[in-house]
Amino acid sequence: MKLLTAAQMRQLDQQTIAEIGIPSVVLMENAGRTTYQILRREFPELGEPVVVLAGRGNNGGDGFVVSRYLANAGFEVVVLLLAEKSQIGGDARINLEVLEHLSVPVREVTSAAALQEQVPLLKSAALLVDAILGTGLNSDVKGLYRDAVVLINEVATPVLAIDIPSGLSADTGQPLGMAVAADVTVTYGFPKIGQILPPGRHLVGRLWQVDISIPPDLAEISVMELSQASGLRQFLPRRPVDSHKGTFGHLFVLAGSVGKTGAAALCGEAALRMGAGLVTVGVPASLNPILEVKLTEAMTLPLTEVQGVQALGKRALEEIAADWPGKTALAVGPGLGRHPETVELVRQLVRRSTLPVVVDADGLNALAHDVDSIREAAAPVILTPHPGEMSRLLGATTKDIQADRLGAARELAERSQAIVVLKGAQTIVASPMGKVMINTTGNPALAQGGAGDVLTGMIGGLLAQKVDPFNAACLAIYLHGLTADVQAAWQGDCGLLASELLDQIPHVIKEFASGALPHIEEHICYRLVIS
Ligand SMILES: NC(=O)C1=CN([C@@H]2O[C@H](COP(=O)(O)OP(=O)(O)OC[C@H]3O[C@@H](n4cnc5c(N)ncnc54)[C@H](O)[C@@H]3O)[C@@H](O)[C@H]2O)[C@H](O)CC1
Ligand SMILES: [K+]
Repeated sequence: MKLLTAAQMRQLDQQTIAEIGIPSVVLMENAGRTTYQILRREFPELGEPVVVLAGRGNNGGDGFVVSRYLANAGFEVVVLLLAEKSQIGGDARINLEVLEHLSVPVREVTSAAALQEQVPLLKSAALLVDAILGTGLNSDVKGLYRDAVVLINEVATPVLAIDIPSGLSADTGQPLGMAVAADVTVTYGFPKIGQILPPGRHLVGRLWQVDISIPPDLAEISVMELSQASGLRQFLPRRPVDSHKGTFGHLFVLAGSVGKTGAAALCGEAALRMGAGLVTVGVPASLNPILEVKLTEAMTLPLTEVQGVQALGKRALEEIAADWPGKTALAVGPGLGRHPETVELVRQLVRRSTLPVVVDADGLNALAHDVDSIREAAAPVILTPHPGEMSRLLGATTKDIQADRLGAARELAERSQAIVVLKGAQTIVASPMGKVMINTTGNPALAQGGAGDVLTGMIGGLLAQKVDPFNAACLAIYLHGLTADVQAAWQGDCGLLASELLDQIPHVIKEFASGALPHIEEHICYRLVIS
């Protein structure tokens, strides 16, 4: 599903009015009516009164429409207008006048003292509707608006936010000064990026996306997407009845060093679980016997190692090149260690590879001081850093990375001209062309050693099957998180072993392919279909 910025939403709004010919007051009516419908669904035992706090823009106008539907349904509604009535214009004015004709009380609250007088009402209300500021927010919330936001957050009354919690930036997910913490948010047309990125994600409460007659095709202007099964399913490789193992490609995995043979095994097996036809795991020669025991289906290739260190050496490059024919993709990094010779090997391999390559873990550390050179790679590259690895790649602190994950992922994608997968809660995939996908699946069960090695193998498995690299990254990440979600549903989110994740992958792919996991599919946005 497309994610929009505030400016893009305004553009769609204007196009719908000017090019499609839907009057703006109709859009406001649709917004208010669908919000009212969600409100009734979310609060089935709704008491009284309902207090609508309205600002002076169109967000307030939507609040007036909601007030009308509530009043018509027999609810006691009080509108607290944080402005003078004379300041209200346009469609909001039309709806304000309608309220007056219906004798719905609209109180002008234009000073801090007047607002304080309303505290008992806010405390005794059954529900607060936040219609103070929407996507028109353009500066820090100050003065009376700020006082109102503070009050809304102080009283224990439930809050439904119109379009976006007031004060939350639709573009960054950060509060501008101060933002409402809502229980439910009803957003129009498409989710906004700031409702998905933390802390915004936690301020919206349950997020509903509703159709207000903005044509979905217009959202093609956005390069940002929220991952959804419905969009990703098409990228699963087909499994023709007359297929053989050659149909599904051959992944070469370069992984493992002393103490880290498990990473190599998990990565290779994950690729097979994703349907790759063949997997060869290249490992330091002295560790080969261990991998031979660990891996049954994947093949191994013993490679020259640094004398006495049990880590891959430079000379392995020629051996890999000799083994190249027939391979369709490359995965580099899990458990490689950081020996200088291994580092050099990784750099050479990534630069020279004619196959798409996914780089993780120590593979990323090997490239940390060489990001600009990734641009010279002959084939598409996918980098899968966690925040710590990302900080080494960008030369920033982990704190800075986490404070602007989207910006960091985009920056690295731009600098390296690689596809970047910034792991963590809500993994972000960014392409050098500026495309972004924010993942919705996954849970704390994945915060454990081995989970990343499985992901690398899953991406590699799809690359080997010739799935387009950006789509391979998005699909693998979605399925990796979904597998953990399915597992956590019965086992909890603690103590899931990466090897158990592996066992679940085929089952989850089957359910995902058939659309049998709808409860997880729509777990961030709930869509209201208008009949
Ligand atoms: N998306 C759509 O197609 C539709 C959206 N609707 C609703 O309209 C708002 C956006 O309305 P807008 O009038 O542009 O802005 P706001 O109501 O968010 O803001 C009002 C007003 O406030 C000023 N302002 C901005 N920042 C501050 C601040 N920090 N302090 C004080 N005042 C501020 C700003 O200049 C604005 O003029 C959208 O969210 C939807 O709720 C339509 O109703 C239906 C179509
Ligand atoms: K709002």
